[in-house]
Order: sequence, then structure tokens, then C-alpha cells
Amino acid sequence: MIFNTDTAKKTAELLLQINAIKLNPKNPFTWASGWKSPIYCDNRITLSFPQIRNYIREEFAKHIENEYGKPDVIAGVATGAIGIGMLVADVMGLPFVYVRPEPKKHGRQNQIEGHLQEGQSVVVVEDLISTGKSSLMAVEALKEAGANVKGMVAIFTYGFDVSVENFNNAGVKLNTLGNYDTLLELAVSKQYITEEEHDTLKEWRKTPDTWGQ
Ligand SMILES: O=P(O)(O)OC[C@H]1O[C@H](OP(=O)(O)OP(=O)(O)O)[C@H](O)[C@@H]1O
Ligand SMILES: O=C(O)c1cc(=O)[nH]c(=O)[nH]1
Repeated sequence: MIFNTDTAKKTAELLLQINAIKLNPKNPFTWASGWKSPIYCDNRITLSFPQIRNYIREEFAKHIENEYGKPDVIAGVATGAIGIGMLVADVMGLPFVYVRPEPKKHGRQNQIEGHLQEGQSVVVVEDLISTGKSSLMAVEALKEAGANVKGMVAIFTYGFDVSVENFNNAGVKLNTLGNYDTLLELAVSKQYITEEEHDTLKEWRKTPDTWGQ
């Protein structure tokens, strides 16, 4: 669920402005889930724009504080949310850890990097939710380490039913700055996308798990 419509509109505007939204229906992107998609939202690009990463940082910090107060620790989901998670932790004056998709194979074999104590409250920062699988694996690792996971915040969600179900089943609260519906509406109204691209996206959105196969 988005925090509010103003933030969702602003987030969409900024992502479009920096060309973080990539469309390539002829040569679809492969997502982390294995799904094929005509669209890719590359939130990593926001880190390269100081004003935009500052906006995201401030919005996250404000909403985390409103929703959860100050947790003991901010966690970022690797790798996409290490940068922005660290910025949020810094502005909130909080410790930071990041969570790998799986334990590292050499060295200390950590999945969670940084200092985390059992019983500490944690808010998890993610860059993007498609199915939610990557994010929820990070939550699982944090819980196994004894963390008290308060909830998750992300820059963007596609809002797929499967992600809503996955978060509900895991009992994890998710709030995002932006979402697909708001982005699409703005992209159409500002003519960032052509009629043909809009038709492709409408078709894709009906069955994103099997599109392009
Ligand atoms: O909701 P999901 O279906 O799990 O997909 C979303 C995940 O995919 C991306 O990560 P990716 O695996 O591409 O790795 P990266 O963060 O290292 O770029 C993104 O950063 C999310 O973590
Ligand atoms: O599902 C993914 O892997 C994914 C989709 C997307 O739009 N952006 C991204 O960074 N990852």
C-alpha cells in the first residue's frame, strides 16, 4: 500500500524524469522471479541524483518515524536497497545492516552483514517489490537472527495480487512511496509512453507471470 497519493505522484514523476522506467517489449527483461516483462523500474538510478535520493531518504525517514517510531536498526535488502537504506539509517541516526539473498559462501558466511542483536526492532528498506519473494527472504533471515521486524518500506511496488498475498501470509506490513498504477497514469497523461506501449502494458498487467512466454 502506498503511504499517500501525493508521495506516489511525486515518486512517479521523479522516476520518469530520470529515465528509471525502461520499456522494451521486443526484448523483454527477465525479473528476479524469472518472469518476462516489457517494463523494468531501475530504482538504483535514483542514487546517482542527489536531489532525488534526498527526497526518497526524507520521505522514508518521515514515514518510518510516523508508522513505527524509531526502530533500533534499519536493514537494507541487498543489493538494490543497500545504498538508500544506509542513507535512511544515517539521516535517522540509526545503525544499519544489510541482508544478502543467501549466506556468503566464503569469509564469515554471513547472510546479514553488520551488527544486529537478538530482540532489536528492525524496519526493512527495499527498493522494489514484484512478487515480494526477495524482500520476504530478507525478513525471514532477520527473524531467524532474533530480530523483531516491525515492517517493510519500499520505493516502488507493482501491486501484484501475489505480492499482497505473500506479505499477508508472512504477516509483514508493507508501505511504499510509489506504485505501478500511479506511475502508469502519469506516464500516459504526460505522454511519456505511446498508445502502443500503453496497450502492451495493459495486456502484460493482466497476466504478468506468463506474459512473453
Ligand atoms: O519481489 P521480487 O519478485 O523478489 O523482485 C524484486 C527484487 O528484484 C530486485 O533485486 P535483484 O534480484 O534484481 O537483485 P539486486 O537487488 O541485487 O539488483 C529488486 O531489487 C528486488 O529485491
Ligand atoms: O522483479 C524484478 O527483478 C525487478 C523488476 C523491476 O521493475 N525492477 C527491478 O529492479 N527488479
